[in-house]
Amino acid sequence: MNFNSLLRGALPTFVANADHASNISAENGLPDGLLDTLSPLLGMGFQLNPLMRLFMILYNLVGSHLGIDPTYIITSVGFLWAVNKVWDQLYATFYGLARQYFMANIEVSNSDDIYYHLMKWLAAQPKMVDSRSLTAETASKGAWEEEDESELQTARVSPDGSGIFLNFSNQEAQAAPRFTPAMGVHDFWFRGRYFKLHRKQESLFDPSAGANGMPQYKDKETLVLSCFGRSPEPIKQLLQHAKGQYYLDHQAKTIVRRPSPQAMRRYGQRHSWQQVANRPVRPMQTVVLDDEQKIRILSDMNEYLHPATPRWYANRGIPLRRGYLFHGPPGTGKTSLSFALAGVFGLDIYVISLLDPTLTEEDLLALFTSLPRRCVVLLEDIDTAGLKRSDDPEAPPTSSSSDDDDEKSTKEQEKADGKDKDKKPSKKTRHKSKKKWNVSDLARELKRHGNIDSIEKKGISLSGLLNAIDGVASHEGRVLIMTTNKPETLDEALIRPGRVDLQVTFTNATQQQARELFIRMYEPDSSCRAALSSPLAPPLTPFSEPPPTPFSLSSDKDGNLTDVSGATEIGDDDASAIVVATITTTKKPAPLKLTATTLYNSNSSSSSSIIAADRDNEKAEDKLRPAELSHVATQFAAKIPPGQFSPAELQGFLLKRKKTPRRALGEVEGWVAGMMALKASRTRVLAVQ
Ligand SMILES: Nc1ncnc2c1ncn2[C@@H]1O[C@H](COP(=O)(O)OP(=O)(O)OP(=O)(O)O)[C@@H](O)[C@H]1O
Repeated sequence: MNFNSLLRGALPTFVANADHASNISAENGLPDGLLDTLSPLLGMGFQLNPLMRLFMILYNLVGSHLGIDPTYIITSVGFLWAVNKVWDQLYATFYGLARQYFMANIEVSNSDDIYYHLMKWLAAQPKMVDSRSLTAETASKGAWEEEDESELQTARVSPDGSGIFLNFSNQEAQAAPRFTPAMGVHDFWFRGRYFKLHRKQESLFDPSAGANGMPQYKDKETLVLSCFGRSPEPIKQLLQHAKGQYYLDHQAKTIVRRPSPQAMRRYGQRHSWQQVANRPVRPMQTVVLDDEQKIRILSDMNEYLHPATPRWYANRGIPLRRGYLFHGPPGTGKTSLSFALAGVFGLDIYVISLLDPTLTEEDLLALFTSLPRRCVVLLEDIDTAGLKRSDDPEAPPTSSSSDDDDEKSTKEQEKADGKDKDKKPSKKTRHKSKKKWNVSDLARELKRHGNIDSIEKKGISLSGLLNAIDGVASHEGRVLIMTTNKPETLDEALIRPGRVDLQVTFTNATQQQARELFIRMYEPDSSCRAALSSPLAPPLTPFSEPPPTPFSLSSDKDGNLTDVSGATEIGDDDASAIVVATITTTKKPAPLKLTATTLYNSNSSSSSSIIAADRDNEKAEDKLRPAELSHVATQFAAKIPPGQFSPAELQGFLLKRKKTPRRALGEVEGWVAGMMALKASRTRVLAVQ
């Protein structure tokens, strides 16, 4: 193709100018062609420009040495560039049309958990790992995440070079980064199908999102997954797979959530709660508690969580809610049992502190309504929450107006009050409670409480809480666990049947429990707990109960626990309440599939960490064989006065001697005497530890 004639035909004026310029160039001894074309565009400045001169020299050289007119080369490059641009345009148009009519798309927003599941999965895909367009992220690990050998290696290099003490400085900086697909379009294959991923970010103006109420821009990220075909089914499968992989890694973990900061809570639903921990499941057998109580609560929860239960409740007009009250002295295992239960049933835990000064009654209601279908809600130390009836003359004004308005809660209170005639407030008192607070009331309240904080923090009234946990608009399906050290101080309306369906009493350690705690502390990791059930274990004085025997259990299609082998029967009227369970579960198990392993089959994962400083300890380590362990544990338990020490106190004593059981046995008498004296003197300073 002759480009010169093509150009002349297409752009006559331009060529005329070029002809004029070529005369000038000839005078300068420069070649025709490109120079002719460029000079009218550049004016005569090129004669002075050294860069242009260099260009012209190169142009000459190419022309004379290769024997081709460089104009053709430059024209070809220009042509290719234009073709590329046209191709890009066409591609974008056709791809847009194809996406619209022949491709299925699913968008995932970064405000949803599935975004993190998908990102984690994508980061592990070989095609993505090798991609040339990645985003690097600092991969910080949680306290419970396994560390690999290289990470431990860096920790072992202590600055003093002795290798005795671990040193974790700059650990995060030294950790390998995680790579995720960068912003833009990526493609990959999954199960023989071609997928496109578009990661995009946009800034949204949020008029009220900023701190101090200042408007600000918020970054919002979206992942768009596309595949060919009109059905989004392959993308759904991919997302399901990514989720599955995520939870495979998080198996045997319990997720703990707390209410999000106030600013986030305004968005409602999934923004109401934020994950604060992801801890390994607490195995049920690590909670030392009366077997009968364990069995009762396990079978009660199992029945309640069964998929057939909602229909059963609905047919009888009973609200689908279950509440438990765990009460007992501090450090006796109330929180531990709550975690163990969540682990057994694969539920997440939602912890609410009623003392949170930012929490209003509306917030509380919104938090309850945004709970997932099945979960454990934990209200810890409910007695310290300062809950007062709104008609209590001593109650301070609450941060919500819902008290007076809420018909339901008023009715509830009236009902509760009706049970105890003495408690029923007179009309006058009611009237008094509704009077406006003045400065002198406030001063009196301040004096009574010592500081203003205690007033400000009492944002939730009793009626507000009752309304949230079982008001007309309240969430159904959850398991509510309230813990307290002082059950007698709780309002009876709070613990009436329907709100609290089962009470579990925790006490200071019995000798049997002390023995169990001892064995738990010194048994080898992941070992079968033969020691506990060992027939060699001498009976404890004054207890004569046989140690529990290993058993297995499964449940029938209605969720009743069945097929129990080796269990000790302890209930006469409740057929399902006959087993002590250590139930191995995966995350989110179907309640029907519940199976239990032996009571002493620990599912705790052994730690892989090796600590250099342990070398000395290991020398002093005093390992016991199972039969010996059982014997020493019995001797230890015999030295513990029943009901005097909480399991937490015993655990604290044993932890300080965690590798020397014989030393613990030798020192326990002194510790008991010291602790008893300490308790008698009511001092908080430990003379013995
Ligand atoms: N019954 C128990 N079995 C095993 N460990 C226990 C038991 N009770 C307490 N512990 C241990 O003591 C510590 C405190 O226990 P936990 O927080 O469950 O007690 P709590 O009754 O909830 O205390 P508080 O009333 O002060 O909140 C935990 O480390 C736990 O492992």
